[in-house]
Parts: sequence; C-alpha cells; structure tokens
Amino acid sequence: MSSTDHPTTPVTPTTGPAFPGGTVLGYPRIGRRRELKRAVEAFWAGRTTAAELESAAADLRLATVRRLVELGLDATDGSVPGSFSFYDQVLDVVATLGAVPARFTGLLDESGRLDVAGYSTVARGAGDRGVSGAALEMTKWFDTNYHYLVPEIGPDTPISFVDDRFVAAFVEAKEAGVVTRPVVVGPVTFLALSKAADDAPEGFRPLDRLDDVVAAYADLLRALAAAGAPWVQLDEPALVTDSVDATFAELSAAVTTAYGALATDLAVGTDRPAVLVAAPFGGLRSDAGDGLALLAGTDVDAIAVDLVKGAVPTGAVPGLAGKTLVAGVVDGHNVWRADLAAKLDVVDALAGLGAGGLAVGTSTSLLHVPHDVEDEVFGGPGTPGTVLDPRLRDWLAFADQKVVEVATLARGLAEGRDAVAAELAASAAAVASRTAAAGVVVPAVRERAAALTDADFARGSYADRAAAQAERLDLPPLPTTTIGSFPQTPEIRRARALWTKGELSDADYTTAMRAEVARVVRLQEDLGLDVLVHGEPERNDMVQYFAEHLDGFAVTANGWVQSYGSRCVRPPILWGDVQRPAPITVEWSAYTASLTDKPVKGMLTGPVTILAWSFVRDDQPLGDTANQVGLALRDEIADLEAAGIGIVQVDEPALRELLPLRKADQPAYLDWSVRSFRLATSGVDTATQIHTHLCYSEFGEVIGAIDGLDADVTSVEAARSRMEIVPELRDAGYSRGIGPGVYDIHSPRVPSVDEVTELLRLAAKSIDPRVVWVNPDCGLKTRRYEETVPSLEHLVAAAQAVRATL
Ligand SMILES: CN1c2c(nc(N)[nH]c2=O)NC[C@@H]1CNc1ccc(C(=O)N[C@@H](CCC(=O)N[C@@H](CCC(=O)N[C@@H](CCC(=O)O)C(=O)O)C(=O)O)C(=O)O)cc1
Ligand SMILES: N[C@@H](CCS)C(=O)O
Ligand SMILES: [Zn+2]
Repeated sequence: MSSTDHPTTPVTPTTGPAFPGGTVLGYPRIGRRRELKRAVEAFWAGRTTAAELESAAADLRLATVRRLVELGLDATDGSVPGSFSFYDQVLDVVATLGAVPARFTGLLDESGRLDVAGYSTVARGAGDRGVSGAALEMTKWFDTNYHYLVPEIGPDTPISFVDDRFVAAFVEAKEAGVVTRPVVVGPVTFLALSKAADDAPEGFRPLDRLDDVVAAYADLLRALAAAGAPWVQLDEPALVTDSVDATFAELSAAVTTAYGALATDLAVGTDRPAVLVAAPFGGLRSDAGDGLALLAGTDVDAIAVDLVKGAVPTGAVPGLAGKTLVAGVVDGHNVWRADLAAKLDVVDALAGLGAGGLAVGTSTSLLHVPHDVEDEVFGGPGTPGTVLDPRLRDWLAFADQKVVEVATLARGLAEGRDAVAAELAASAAAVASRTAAAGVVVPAVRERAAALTDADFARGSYADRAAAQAERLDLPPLPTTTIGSFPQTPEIRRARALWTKGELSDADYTTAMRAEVARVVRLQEDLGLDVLVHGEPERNDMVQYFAEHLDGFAVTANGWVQSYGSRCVRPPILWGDVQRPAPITVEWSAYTASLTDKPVKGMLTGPVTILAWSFVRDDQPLGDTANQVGLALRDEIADLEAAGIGIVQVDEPALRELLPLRKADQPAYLDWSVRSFRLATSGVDTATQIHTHLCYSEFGEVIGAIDGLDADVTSVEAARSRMEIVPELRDAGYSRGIGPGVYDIHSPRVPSVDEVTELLRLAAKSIDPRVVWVNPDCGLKTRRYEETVPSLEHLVAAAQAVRATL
C-alpha cells in the first residue's frame, strides 16, 4: 500500500512549545495480558489466520492509545506515542524500507513488501514459500534486556519506502479520535546498528547507504504529513553510546546529512510532520562541549534527552531557541516511584538552556517496564511469589503510573508546584518509607561483605585445575553438553500454573518436575551426550526462580516485559539486602546425579545477570549489591559441591548488557562485575569444574572480562555469527575450555549434521581442538522436542565425526 491509499488531511501547524501535557517515548506493546504474544504465537502455530492476527493487533493498538489518553496524555497534539510493533521496532524499519537480505527477497511481494508471515520468517528463520535461511541475528538493545534484530545491509540491499505500516497505524488511531506520534527508529541509529551483508565487499559499511535510507525516510515523512500527523518521533540512541562502529565525527556527519535532508529540506507542516529526535539511554556524545549541540544545530523541532542516565545540561545551547526540549526525568527503565519534587527541580534547572519550550517526558520508552502496578496483588493470603509486600505498592511506578507522573509533572511545570502539592507530598512520603523500611539494610549481610579479602575472589592456577578436573571427569575430546534448559512443555507450564494457583500441591508439583528430570536424563543418555543437565523444568525463568528463593527480592504476578518477539519476562524487584535463607538447587542436582553415571552439571545464574534482569535498587552502588548476590551463590555452590556435583555452570549472559554505554564508565563496571562472579565461584575445590555461559550479545568489547571470569569452560553464542567469537577469544589470550554454540536455538530450524560439522571444524581451526566443547548456543526452553531431539542428534553426530578426524 502506498501513502496515496490514505485520506490526506492538513497537518496541524506546530505553534508554541510542544507536548504541554507531557509525553512518553513509547509504551509496552505486548498487552496488559500479553494479548500480542498470544495472538502472534497462535498465528505462528497455524491456529489463526493473518487477518485474525491483524485484527487482534488493531484492537491492542486502539486499547493502548485510549489508555494513554485516559491516563492524562493529550489526544489531539501528538503527545501519545504510536509505538506498536508485531515483533521488533528495528525489523519494522527493515520492512518499511523493504531492506531484507538477499536470502529473503523471495518473501517480498511485487511492491517490495513483506506480509506478516514473511515478516515473521525474517525474524525467526526457517523455510517459507520457497525461501529458507537463518533469521536475522538478534542482539541487545543498548543496556536493556530487550533484543532487536540486526539488519544486514549491503550495496545492493533494496532500500525505498515500500511499506506504510507507520502511516496506517497513525490513520487507524486518528479515526478512533487519538492523534498519535509515530515512533520510528531514526535513520542514523538504523544504519549504525546494522551489519554489513555477508556478500558486501571488504570495507563496505551500512552507513555508506545513508543517502538511500534518508530518501526513503523522506518519503515516509511525506506520507505521514499527508495523513495529517503533526509529529513523528525518530529514536537515535546510537548518539549516546561509544559502542557503535562509528566515530563521533562519522555520527555527526550522518546526523547533519540525515536531518538536513529530513528537517531542513522538507517543509514542516506540509512536506513533513514536526520531528522529535529522542536520545534515550544516556547523555548525548560530543567531542567537546554539550552533547546537545549536535542535534540543536539541526532543524528538528524537538529533542528528547535522558536526564536519568545522562547529566543535566547547563548553560545556553545555541540552536535550541526554536525547539522544544523534552526533559526525560521519569525513569523509563526502572520501576521506582519518582520523587516528583526532585524531578521538578531538574526540569527547572533546564531553564537556562534557552530552549523554545520545555516538556516533561520519560527517559526512555516505557517498553522496559510492566504495564500497571494495579495488576499486582498486595498482601493478604496467597502463594509466595505472586503476592507483593503491601509496602511495595507505594514504592513502585510501572508504565501506567509513570504516565500519570509525567502528566502530574507537566501540570506542576505549567501551573506551579502548588497545583500538584498533594502529589508531591505523597511521592516524598513514599520515598521516605522505602528508605526506612526493615530489610533494606540487614547488618549481617553488610558485615559479611565488608570482611571480604582478595583471597575470596581467586582460585588456584588453571593448569592445576585442568589436570585435576581431567582426572575426575574423564571426558572424551570435544565433549558434548547442553546449556541447561530443555523444552518447557505445555504440560510443565500447566503444572506450574496450577501449583501457583494452589490447585496442585507442593508434593504433586515436585513429583511432576522430578518425573520430567528423569525423562530428560534418559533422553540425554540415549542421545549420547557426555555432560548431563537436569533440564531446569522447575524454573519459570532463570532469574525469577532465584529471586523467588532469595531474601531482598519481590516477584510479580503480571509484571511482564517484552524480551524479544513474543517472549516476555517478569523481572524481579530487588528492594533489600540479599541473603539465601536455604539451599536452592541442590536437591534437583543431587536427584539428577542419582539417575546417571555420567557427570552432571549444576546450573546457577550469575550475580551480574540476576541484577541485569531485575529492577535493581537505586540507593547503593550496583557493585555492592552484586557482591551480596555473589555471596549467596558462593554458599549454593559450596552446597552443590558437598552433594558431589563436580561441574557447576554459572550463567552470565548479561555480562555485556550492563556494560556502560560510555567508555569512561566501563573499567569500573568490568571490575565489579568480574569480581562478583569470581566471588561466587572461587570457593570451590581444584577438581570442581566451573562453567559459564554467555549469549544474546556481541561479546567483542568484553573479551578481557570473559577471560577475567576465570571459568574453566565458557560456552558462548556463536552459530548465527559463524564462530566469529572463537578467534576473538584466542587473540585475547583465552586458553581455557570453550563451547562456541553450534546450533542456533532461537530458530525452529533443525541444523543438518553437515552444518554443525562445518561450524565445529571452523572453531577447531581457530583454537586448539582439545579445549573445544560442543553445545547449542543457549538453553532449549523455548524450543519444542520435535526440533530439539533431531538437532541434538545432529550435534552429537557432528562431534563424533570431527572427533574421528582429530
Ligand atoms: C535467556 N534469556 C533470558 C533473558 N531474560 C530473562 N529474564 N530470562 C531469560 O531466560 N534475557 C535474554 C534471553 C532471552 N530472553 C528470553 C526471555 C523470555 C523467554 C521465555 O521463554 N519467556 C516465556 C515465559 C517464561 C516464564 O516466565 N514462564 C512462567 C509462566 C509461563 C506462562 O506464561 N504461564 C501461563 C499459563 C500456562 C498454562 O496454563 O499452560 C500464564 O501465566 O498465563 C512459567 O513457566 O511458569 C514466554 O513465554 O514468554 C526466553 C528468552
Ligand atoms: N541455563 C540457561 C541459560 C540461558 S541463557 C538455560 O539453559 O536456559
Ligand atoms: Zn543463553
């Protein structure tokens, strides 16, 4: 469909400061009851049609924009963000531009568009309508637990405005009475996050296609203007990080080119909507002076800055006079209720910048927090883990509460503090109650942490460990194993749902999960795997499960947050000092070991990952909290060891995620994160083998830290990037065990023996084959047995084939 299919309406002229009632940069899109997850998964499973999926999505979009108006955003001026996506906002730009890799061009229709089935194939891989191939790679969205799909751009990738999904969603909302502000990943960030297509010539960089991308965005903006959109939001978080593959000079040049073409060359109100450029996740980069200067020097109409992670700018910024500054003072990435008076102080401090107008906003999209505190149950009788301590109700703000905070602050800004005096007092009281609450500071925890010495963070030499472990474990070359979880079947989920509701007893639930463990052990023995796991059936999630068993954490019943595609998590809320009241995993691992003669790997989640995937307390340094979690895990590992478990894997998939976006902040983070892992793992005997596992990120920037973890074996996602990480680790001096993933578990596709063999050969070419382990990229919990069994059969067969050639 092209823009001409939509009715054209004059754009509301933008006069005066924008968004006087406040705005948010985006809103959760999975649905309050995960309606989108259910609709998309039903479509993928063939239970519903594309039309039914489109209809469910339309219902959700309309419910969302109406809710935002009900919560206080203006329905008429573009304050309500239109931030829906079926799967991923970066994939939406790929679809809008028709910019799919060559292996997927067969999915495009004659106008260059993907339908929803084709869109899903690009996201998930697998064969469809004669097209087959791996999905786009998936990686972390800045320092969040959200994952985007990495576009692959080459000199010949098709790029033009072919798909009007943003325009159609705008028109749909407008017809329902809400004038939204379409939210689109900006052109510079889109290309800065892309990777060069496999067939691109040496030296080609996606940013080389900036002119083509900008031309397509110009067409998109024209179409939005024609449809009557007063505003569009272009997200440019690439401007706050040192981690993209572009110098500041290159990014600056790209910004100047892109926004010259989009903001200067197109006339606002006729050729384009007013443009809000948002820079979430930190302060804007600069080579000198204020980071705002770069965007202020363009002709965009508003700039949204993150004043939670970024510093509050001071002093006049040339170029801001004609623009609205959207002050991102309400934290979009954590769940604590704001101290509203302090937030107004921050907004007041911006008065000297010389902006044409100030508006109140969130620091980031609200995609990263759950919908509504009111969806939780507080106090009263109920199953631990689904009923929250009543004190927390007052301390928390999820997305809906944050929208109200924004609207309240906007009122305070416009009408003065007296107009919102009651709200300011209530927020101050909530902050005070949290500070003084029992459990926030536990003296015994503080004393143990204070008594740690360097010896608590170090193991003996690797040579001694390797010899002792080889003797104890007696493994073949290229040992095969899995990363821990086996498929979470509907039966497992159903049993847990019944148990959570109190409809299945503790004993019956445990019996059901033990039966599952026994099945998984038999399967692994039949497959011929060398190191067995228990399969993690008893875990709802690798972080939430531990949070449920540690003091200092609370977990929610409905606090779902999208992690990628249709997959969601309920991040625990870490509100107090952390301690382990009792062993957590020991009975499961001991039971598993009793069922087999093969070595069994105990399975824990590491301190950095537990913090990264929780909403963390903001009243003490994260490194201190990490050591509290590290000590709890150290005790757990000691108990596993005492129960006879010879291998313990401590997963740290989020090690890269928490890496600060600015280089200057990274050394301190790498120091405390590595130390917390070592604190957890260095209490063990020489013959106990410590594994770690990393996934969902590009690990190039933390290679030194991976080595610093000092694990005996590191398994790391590698299949989609064809083992790239192996030579990188080798070059960084890493020489202990390494298990590069040889099977991409994110896709339902079953890899052939030949594919796995080729990946293994590739790995064994770059590093001493004697240190190589054979394993999938990650856990199998999201897969079904019908894919898992043949994939693992092929993995074992490939290991045997390569072993024979060593
Ligand atoms: C490995 N990853 C993880 C990340 N973050 C985490 N916190 N955990 C991770 O494992 N980040 C990086 C990667 C990739 N991210 C994910 C995120 C989420 C999943 C995933 O599989 N999510 C599941 C939900 C998991 C869960 O909490 N399960 C619960 C509840 C299940 C449920 O929905 N129950 C139903 C009732 C079911 C019934 O009656 O049959 C309900 O409540 O309505 C559980 O098992 O108890 C998802 O489906 O989204 C994977 C990777
Ligand atoms: N042990 C976990 C790691 C996921 S990152 C699993 O296998 O699911
Ligand atoms: Zn993983």
